[in-house]
Amino acid sequence: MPEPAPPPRYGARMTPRAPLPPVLLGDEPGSFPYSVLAERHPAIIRQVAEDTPYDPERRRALDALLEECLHGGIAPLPADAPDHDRWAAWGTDEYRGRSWFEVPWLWSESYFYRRLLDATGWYGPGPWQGVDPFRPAKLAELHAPETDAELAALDRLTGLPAGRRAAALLHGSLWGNRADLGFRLSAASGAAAGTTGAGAPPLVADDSERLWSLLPPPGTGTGTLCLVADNAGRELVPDLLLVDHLLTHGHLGRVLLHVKPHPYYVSDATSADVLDAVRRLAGATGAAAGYGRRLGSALADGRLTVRVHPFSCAPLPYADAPEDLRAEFAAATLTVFKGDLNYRRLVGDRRWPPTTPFADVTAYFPGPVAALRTLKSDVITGLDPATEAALDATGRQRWRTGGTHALIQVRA
Ligand SMILES: O=P(O)(O)OC[C@@]1(O)O[C@H](CO)[C@@H](O)[C@@H]1O
Repeated sequence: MPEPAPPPRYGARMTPRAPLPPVLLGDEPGSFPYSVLAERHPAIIRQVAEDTPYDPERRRALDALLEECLHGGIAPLPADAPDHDRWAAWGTDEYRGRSWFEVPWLWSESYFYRRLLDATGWYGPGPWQGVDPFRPAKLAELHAPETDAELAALDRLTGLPAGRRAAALLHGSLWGNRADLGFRLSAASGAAAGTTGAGAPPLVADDSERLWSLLPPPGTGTGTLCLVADNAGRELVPDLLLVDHLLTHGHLGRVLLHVKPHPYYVSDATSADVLDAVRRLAGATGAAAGYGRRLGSALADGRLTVRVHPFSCAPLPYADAPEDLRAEFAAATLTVFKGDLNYRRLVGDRRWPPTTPFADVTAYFPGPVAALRTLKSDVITGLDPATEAALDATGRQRWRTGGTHALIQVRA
């Protein structure tokens, strides 16, 4: 595939107000971005080394990456890496030699996952080529008893009127976003614990009525949905259930499911994960099996199409998306972005005042757009002042990062 032209950097198309607020960096000890670089990434390296019996050479590469991330300067990709030039344009030329903590946080996180793939041998040649370092964790989750319980609960939805079932499936997809294995590594160490807080609603913005109003009525079967997916397993399964509902009830004729072209952010979904999820559903009992069969048919006849665009793993905001991707979003009836990272990339990874209108920060987007996200990082827009006050009154800023709150935001 030819290399795409280098995109403009850091939201050049984004002009809601001047000047734009600062981009988040990872250099402030005690901040959430700093903790991700200093604690979450080392924990991920340790987990990857534990989960797979990599050989000594791979282990040395993992140790070297850990050392570089914490104490060294950013190294470029090997000269023969297939995406060397793409990453040079995306920032390795500019940032090489700098501390991982001093460059935009979105960039350093994204590059961390790219470098982890190098360390584990994903790009080969050699025996580890194409071996997903996160697969053991993803499979464990997909086959966990909690997943069985969630699939069994589908039987209770069967008797509901279609509208109520659709609402339940939308909320399942939204809250499924808590199933993010990188986040759980931090949650296990206490960084993401916490409760909703008295007086603060779990849904900090709810444009679900507007979202439904943008989809064609049932039975018409004409719309196209772009679903920019996030995590595999217990997030992707409810995403796929919603997709099946929208196709089966004729809201949509087609769904373009954007997943990652390679393993990323621990549990982000790849095409292999889509197949695992559909097989998991088809192999279950009760209503779940029907969803699995229908999704398999939709994949086979093209109503459900999996996309793996390189920009899905770019360290850049969606304001910098290349023209081919913009054209696909422009042609869709609606594009839905799932999850925290996609939200950061959609609105820009900046210190926005929380009441900055969502419509302003997504004004650059070429079509109707929605975000379904649980809150797991500092970036937030589109709050009304009363909601912001209620959240702040909980006394801690944990609502921003603890995964206890969620939002549905839409710009038509
Ligand atoms: O995108 P997701 O899966 O909802 O969340 C990704 C995440 O866990 O990773 C990033 C920090 O490393 C944050 O954007 C967020 O906390």
